[in-house]
Amino acid sequence: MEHTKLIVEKQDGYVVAAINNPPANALGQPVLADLNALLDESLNDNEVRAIVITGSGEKLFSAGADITEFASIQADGAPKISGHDVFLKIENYPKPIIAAMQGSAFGGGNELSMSCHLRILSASAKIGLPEVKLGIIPGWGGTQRLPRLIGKTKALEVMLTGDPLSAEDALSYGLVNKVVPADQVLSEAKTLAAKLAKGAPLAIREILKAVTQGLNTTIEEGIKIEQAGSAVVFASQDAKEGGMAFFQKRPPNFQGK
Ligand SMILES: C/C=C/C(=O)SCCNC(=O)CCNC(=O)[C@H](O)C(C)(C)COP(=O)(O)OP(=O)(O)OC[C@H]1O[C@@H](n2cnc3c(N)ncnc32)[C@H](O)[C@@H]1OP(=O)(O)O
Repeated sequence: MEHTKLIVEKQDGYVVAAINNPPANALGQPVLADLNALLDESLNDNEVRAIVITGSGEKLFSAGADITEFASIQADGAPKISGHDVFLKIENYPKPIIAAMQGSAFGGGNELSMSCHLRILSASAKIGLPEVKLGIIPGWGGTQRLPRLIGKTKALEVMLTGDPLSAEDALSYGLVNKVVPADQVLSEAKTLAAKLAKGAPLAIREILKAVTQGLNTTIEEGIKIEQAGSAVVFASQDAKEGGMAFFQKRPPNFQGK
């Protein structure tokens, strides 16, 4: 499919999508629609075992929702597609999605990154939820995902002040997996995506599902989700291949069956 607001690059086992909406990579309706289409077209593409989402340009991963669209939303009501539609799809996606944050992420841009499973952040970037400074609140999941990722105390500080975190603080609070120089973010993300693409697709799918769904329920229910996933993978051809490869001291060749 033709993507007008994403630069999509298919790699060996994964795909890289760069948000291309200058000057701020704002997440306007066309960008959200493009991201949504990319998720749909990659879902059943066996050649895509991981997705990297990054921003074009050097300064901004994304400055958030497109403020120029606010007036029309205030006039005409809910937009056709919201960040929630896309971010919940990302969060529940059966393949790993990595945010390669080559620049700063604010508001919805940060909320997009928090819906991804893994985050790599530029050492010179800032990451925040400044919505309170616009008289609004993080409206695409930030009030729910940030406390789950870094804890209530620091999450409230970030959202009530609207002040951004440095990359160093974001790493120390556990908001991101890794901080590297800006010009290494994409290569780091691609290396990680390539590694995950060689992993066992069913096992990765079931880990993502058990963690994502488990965090939203009781530990007893979460253990049931884990047990169901464990039963699926134990019965898989990949589990047999994994055991054989171990004893034959060779890399496994997982087929996702
Ligand atoms: C549910 C979700 C809600 C939300 O996400 S609400 C939005 C939350 N995001 C923000 O509050 C961030 C708003 N933007 C900024 O604070 C600043 O910008 C930056 C810190 C990101 C960059 O500042 P600087 O380097 O001084 O550049 P600049 O002149 O402010 O912006 C460059 C151009 O980018 C446009 N722009 C920036 N952010 C957005 C945005 N979120 N939506 C639409 N356009 C945006 C500006 O207007 C300007 O444009 P021109 O060069 O034509 O004047």
